[in-house]
Amino acid sequence: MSPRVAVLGTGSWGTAFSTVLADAGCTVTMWGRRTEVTDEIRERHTNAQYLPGLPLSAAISATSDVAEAVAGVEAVVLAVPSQSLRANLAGWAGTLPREATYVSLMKGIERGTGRRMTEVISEVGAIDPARVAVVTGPNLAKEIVRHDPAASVVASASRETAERVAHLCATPYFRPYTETDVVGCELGGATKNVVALAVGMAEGLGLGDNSKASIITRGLAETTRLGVRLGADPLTFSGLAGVGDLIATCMSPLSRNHSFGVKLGQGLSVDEIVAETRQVAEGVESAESILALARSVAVDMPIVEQVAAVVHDGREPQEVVTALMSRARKSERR
Ligand SMILES: NC(=O)C1=CN([C@@H]2O[C@H](COP(=O)(O)OP(=O)(O)OC[C@H]3O[C@@H](n4cnc5c(N)ncnc54)[C@H](O)[C@@H]3O)[C@@H](O)[C@H]2O)C=CC1
Ligand SMILES: O=C(CO)COP(=O)(O)O
Repeated sequence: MSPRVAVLGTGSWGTAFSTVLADAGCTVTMWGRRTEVTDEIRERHTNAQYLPGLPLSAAISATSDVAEAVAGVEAVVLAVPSQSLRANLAGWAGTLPREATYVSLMKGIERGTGRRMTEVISEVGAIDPARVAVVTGPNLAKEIVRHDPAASVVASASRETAERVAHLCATPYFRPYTETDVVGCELGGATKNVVALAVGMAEGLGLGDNSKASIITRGLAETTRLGVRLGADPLTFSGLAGVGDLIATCMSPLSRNHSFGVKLGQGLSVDEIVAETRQVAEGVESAESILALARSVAVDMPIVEQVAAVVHDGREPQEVVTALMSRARKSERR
């Protein structure tokens, strides 16, 4: 019998990952808040708002009733915005199956607590961390649904859980590697969104590839610095969850964070861009939470700090360039 999986969240990545699971042989029930979206997925097998033109597999159904979505599943995949996860889980209290495996697809750090998404799942859902995994890496939804080959990482404190989740989502075009460094994988995924905002700003300001490569590389340095302080393995940041996702997100016009940054660099305000795009650019919220987390452990993250100043305090992107270039010179490795 094919494994049954619930995917909670009907946005771009929740829908794209559902197609990966279906192609890997799973029967998928998606949950979404809006009945017009779940009705469309169930009855017409499309999700026109998030992935226009994509026919969805008959193995994917959808409901706006979470109890119906999770009934009898072996895995629950979470693909809601990072900042709403806690409230969503609290609303589902008593409904989520205790014995299932939980998979986070989210790339953000919670505002106010500095928690990673797997921590929020374990804490609010009262789920044993050994049953929780994160899937992360260079996985732009629109390329995954074209079946462009891509690799990913499934990280869990439990090797067995990581293997099981990798088995559930492995297809000829989606190649999951397993990992036990959950901290490093989640920090890599969340922080690259902030770095992509900075790279996008540089592009919007008309700067070239030297500038963008410098931001990506120094962004990786500060991500690694924070990760190591929080117990991550530095080598994780050279992998798919680090360099891999940084390259994809910082260089691709398909990235919402990158595009958001370009518009900031071109002079639009955060409110104007949010009104225009209506999709999650996780780095906007996470800039502040990652900065607070870094400050709490006395780690210097100048790029994240400057991005937070633009998106939360209204600093001009051009001032960011000056601020970063006029910092006291230092050794590259410290
Ligand atoms: N789109 C992509 O290519 C990838 C996205 N991700 C991550 O996946 C996570 C989800 O992103 P996407 O699906 O792309 O976002 P999206 O913006 O495409 O969709 C977000 C979904 O969440 C729903 N939503 C909004 N507010 C909500 C709330 N308060 N409660 C419940 N649902 C709510 C929306 O209606 C929508 O269905 C993010 O953390 C993102 O960083 C990770 C890898 C790839
Ligand atoms: O995480 C992603 C690719 O790996 C998607 O990035 P965006 O959220 O910026 O579109």
